[in-house]
Amino acid sequence: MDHPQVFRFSTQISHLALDIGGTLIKLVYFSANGDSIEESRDGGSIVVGNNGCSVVQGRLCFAKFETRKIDDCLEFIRLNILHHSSGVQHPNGTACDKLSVKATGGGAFKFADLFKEKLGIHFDKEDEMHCLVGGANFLLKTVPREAFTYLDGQKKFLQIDHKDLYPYLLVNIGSGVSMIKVDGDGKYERISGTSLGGGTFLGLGKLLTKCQSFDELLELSHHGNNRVIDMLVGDIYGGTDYSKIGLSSTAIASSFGKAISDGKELEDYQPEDVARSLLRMISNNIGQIAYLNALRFGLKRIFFGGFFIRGLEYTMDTISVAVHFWSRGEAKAMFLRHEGFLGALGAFASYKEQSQDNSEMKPQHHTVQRAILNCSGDNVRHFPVTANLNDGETIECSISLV
Ligand SMILES: Nc1ncnc2c1ncn2[C@@H]1O[C@H](COP(=O)(O)OP(=O)(O)O)[C@@H](O)[C@H]1O
Ligand SMILES: CC(C)(COP(=O)(O)O)[C@@H](O)C(=O)NCCC(=O)O
Repeated sequence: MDHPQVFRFSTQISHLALDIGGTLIKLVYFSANGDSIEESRDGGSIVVGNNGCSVVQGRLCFAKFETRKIDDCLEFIRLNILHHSSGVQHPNGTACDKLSVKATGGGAFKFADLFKEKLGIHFDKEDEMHCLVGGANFLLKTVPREAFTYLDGQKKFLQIDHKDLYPYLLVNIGSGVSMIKVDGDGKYERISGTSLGGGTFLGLGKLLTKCQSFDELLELSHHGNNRVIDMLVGDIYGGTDYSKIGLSSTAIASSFGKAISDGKELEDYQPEDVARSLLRMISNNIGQIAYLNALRFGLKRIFFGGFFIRGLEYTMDTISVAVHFWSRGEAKAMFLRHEGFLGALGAFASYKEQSQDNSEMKPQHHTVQRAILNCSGDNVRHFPVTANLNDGETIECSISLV
C-alpha cells in the first residue's frame, strides 16, 4: 500500500464561519494541525489520499463575543485568524490564498460593510434557519456524546441512530426563539417561534436586578428561591394540591404573582430570587410552547439549542420537566453540548454543500471525516455554575480539499 505523502505549510486557518446574532457573535474556525492558534506549532500537515484529494488534519475551534462589543471580535479575527490564514497549500502547488468566510444570522447583513471596511473580509452569506438545521444535523451525526437528556439531576448521553433521527423539533433559544421541524438534511420548516427568549431573560434581568452580565444573572439565579416571588398553587389553595387537574401545591400558578399582594417594592426582593423566578418563567414557557408545537406535528423528540441554555442544570431541568409534564412523558427534551454554535457550525458545514454543485468552490470543499471531542462530558457536573462548556473545547477533525 502506498504511504500518503505529507506536505508542510506555514499557515493554519483556512475556514471561518460566523453567526452574528442579536446578542452574541459565534465563531467556528478550522485550525490545521490541531493546536490552538495561540500555541500553534510549526505548521499543519496535509495527507494526500490515493484519490488525489488532500486531507488536512486539524481542529474546529470555537469563540464567542457579545454583539455589542463587535470591535473585540474584529480585533480577534484580525490578530488571531487573518494573521494565520494566508491559505492552505493544495498538493498541486496552488495556494487557496483567500480566507473564505461564511456568515449567518442577522448580523451577516447588518455588519457586512463593517467587516469589509475594517478587515477586507467579504461575507459569503448563508440563511440562518438553514444553518441552525445544518449545525444540529452535523453535531448529531458526527460528534460522539453530543446529545443528552437531563432529568431529575441525571444527565444521560444518547446514542443517536442515524436511521432514526428524523423527524425532530429543533428549538433554538437565542435572543428570540425559533422552532423548526426537521425532516432530513436540508429538509425543514420553521413552524413557530416566540419573542420571549434569552434576550428577554437578560434584558428583564438587567432591569430588575441591576446585574451587569449574563453570567452575573445566572450566578444570582443559582442562589435564589423562586417561591419568594412566584405564586404557587398552594398559595391559592390554602396549602393543598389541586389534584383534580393534576397540579401539586408546589407548582407555579402564576410567575411573579406574589408581587401583586406582598406590598413590597422591587428593592424589597432579593435580586437572587427575582433572577431565579425569571429564569424559571422563561424556561418553563419555552418548554411548554415547544411541547405544543411538537404535539401539532406528532414529534416525540425535541432538541434544544442556543446560548440561553449554557449547559445550566436548572434551565435544562425546568425545560425537561415542562416537556415531560405537558406531554405526560410522551415527548423528550434533549440538549446539545455545542448548543450555542449550531448556526456557526451550519455555516461551516455549508462549504461542503456549495462545493458539490459549484466546481469554482472546489478548493474550499471539506468533509469532516472524524470528529472527536477532547473534553469529556463526565466533567460537566463539576463546572461552576457560569462555566461555559464550550470554552476552550475543540473538535478534532480532518477536511478534504479536492
Ligand atoms: N456571555 C453571554 N452574554 C450575553 N448573553 C449570553 C451569554 N451567554 C449566554 N447568553 C444568553 O444567550 C442568549 C443569546 O443566545 P444566542 O444563541 O447566541 O442568540 P443570538 O444569536 O440571538 O445572539 C442571550 O440572550 C442570553 O440569554
Ligand atoms: C428573528 C430571529 C430568527 C433572530 O435570531 P436570534 O438572533 O434571536 O438567534 C429570532 O429572534 C426569532 O425567531 N424570534 C422570534 C420571533 C417570533 O417568532 O415571534
